[in-house]
Amino acid sequence: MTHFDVLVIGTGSGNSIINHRFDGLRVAIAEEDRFGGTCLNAGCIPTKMYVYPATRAEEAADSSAVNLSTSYGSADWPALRDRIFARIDAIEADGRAYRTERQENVTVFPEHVRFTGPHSLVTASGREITADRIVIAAGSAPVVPEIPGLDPARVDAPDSPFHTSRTIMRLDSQPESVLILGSGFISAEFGHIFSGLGTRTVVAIRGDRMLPGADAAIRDRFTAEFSARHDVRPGVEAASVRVLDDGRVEVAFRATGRVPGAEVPAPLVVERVLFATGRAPASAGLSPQAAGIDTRADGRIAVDEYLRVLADGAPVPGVFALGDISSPHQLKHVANHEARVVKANLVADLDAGAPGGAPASALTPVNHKGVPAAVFSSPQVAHVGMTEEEARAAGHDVVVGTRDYGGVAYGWAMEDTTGFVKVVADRSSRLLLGAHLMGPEASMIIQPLIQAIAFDQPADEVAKGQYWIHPALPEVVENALLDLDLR
Ligand SMILES: Cc1cc2nc3c(=O)[nH]c(=O)nc-3n(C[C@H](O)[C@H](O)[C@H](O)COP(=O)(O)OP(=O)(O)OC[C@H]3O[C@@H](n4cnc5c(N)ncnc54)[C@H](O)[C@@H]3O)c2cc1C
Ligand SMILES: NC(=O)c1ccc[n+]([C@@H]2O[C@H](COP(=O)([O-])OP(=O)(O)OC[C@H]3O[C@@H](n4cnc5c(N)ncnc54)[C@H](O)[C@@H]3O)[C@@H](O)[C@H]2O)c1
Repeated sequence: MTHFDVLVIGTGSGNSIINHRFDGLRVAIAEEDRFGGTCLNAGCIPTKMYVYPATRAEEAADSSAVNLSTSYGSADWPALRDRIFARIDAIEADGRAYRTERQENVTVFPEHVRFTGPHSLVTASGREITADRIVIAAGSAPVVPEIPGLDPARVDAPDSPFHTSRTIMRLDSQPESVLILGSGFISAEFGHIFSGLGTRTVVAIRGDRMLPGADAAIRDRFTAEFSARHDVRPGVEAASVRVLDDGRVEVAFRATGRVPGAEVPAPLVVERVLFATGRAPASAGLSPQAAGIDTRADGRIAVDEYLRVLADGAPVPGVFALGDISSPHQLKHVANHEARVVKANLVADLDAGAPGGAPASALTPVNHKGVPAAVFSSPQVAHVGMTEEEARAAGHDVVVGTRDYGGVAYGWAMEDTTGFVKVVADRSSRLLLGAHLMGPEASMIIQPLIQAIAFDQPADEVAKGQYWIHPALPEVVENALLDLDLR
């Protein structure tokens, strides 16, 4: 039995907590996979490093709208992959070496851990650990549906044609064909990556529209535009899969019944299948029940507003959680914010003496107001705050402003015909409730709207109280705000 002052489970955002403040303490870090977690190794960063060349390839393939004759040849996939992962793997290795070799007070357990009690755990190799204070930052993992013919053990296995986002980016060669199952973030981004780089890509979705949870205008217009650029099959799911002698996969489809008259494609033979069918908190492997820890219906570890882990509704002294394992938002910027909150509260708890000794008045609450997100697809999407439907359901006096990219000068330069900005506000308070953008650089030009929601800036003041550079693309945001009928 080895005792520590602090144990952190997971090296994604959890790894950022341990700094010089913890120098005099015995710290343990458990990580069963790559150091740095999902975002660095298999999430945000490598995907965006693939999205960028895919977007350039897509533009090169057809620039006729702006009277250029260009074409796209091919990608040097091994070079592209190696450029991306040379950078990422070096950061991973350095992060691991720093904690393992260069910090005397830190012990790294490079293996799976699970709870045996509220402050005790066991590692996969059988080592028993106790800790006064514990941070659960174990993230989430892909969910793979049960499909006749699919052996779950083959998903992400070496030489398997079945992938999640964990392995698809490290393929030795660019696949000739990919079937993507799912209609969410990962499907939209990988659909763009593979299609843009020249892989024959089919996206099968159970409903009639992409991006569940997005504002209806985004769902409608994104689905239309994405379907124009990608091969999307609505209203179907995989009925069975069969690996052929040449290693490719034959996939049979069936109608889900969600889309009247959906056309069921003939069995499709593809080189790779990508499951983009959601991610679930990695709580089951932690055996939270052994510690009496509460979990929510979707598997999240239950926390209070100070991110203290709950057991029977009350905080477990000195135990905190952050990020995908406990958060309502599976987003890196949220996990990072929550890590800052946990760090502050952990330090307050250490200052208080006994675990759980810090009163609520000494703790920092989490802030989930105006959480933004972007889908780095083609086209790009960004949103913050409520959808129009959510704002109406919440009883607001809803007013909506819109502007197409094609309605401002920079949109003319781009010859953009599909991009738009939609802002949702409350007429009486004049406050912005939500914003929904689709089009080039949506993830960048949304920032003043994120700021307006964060700081309760009235929508008309945001529009009229500052200069907007002319004729830059953010004028589309200014004009959507000016379109609001606030009286
Ligand atoms: C393909 C993809 C693209 C994404 N793109 C974006 C994006 O562009 N922007 C964005 O904001 N978000 C994006 N995300 C989401 C983002 O990656 C996550 O929200 C974020 O990484 C969560 O951080 P975390 O610290 O909670 O968990 P993680 O980074 O997943 O870290 C958890 C760590 O805990 C380890 N672990 C789990 N259980 C145990 C155990 N029992 N014992 C020991 N170790 C354990 C895991 O190995 C893992 O390393 C993307 C996700 C994916 C999959
Ligand atoms: N740019 C970003 O910020 C970014 C990028 C990628 C992922 N992420 C995060 O990762 C999370 C997970 O991404 P995701 O795309 O896997 O999940 P998602 O929740 O966005 O979408 C899951 C999709 O899978 C479908 N699905 C579920 N079960 C299915 C089944 N049995 N058969 C067919 N389809 C099925 C759902 O209908 C949905 O369309 C996202 O919610 C997001 O928070 C963020």
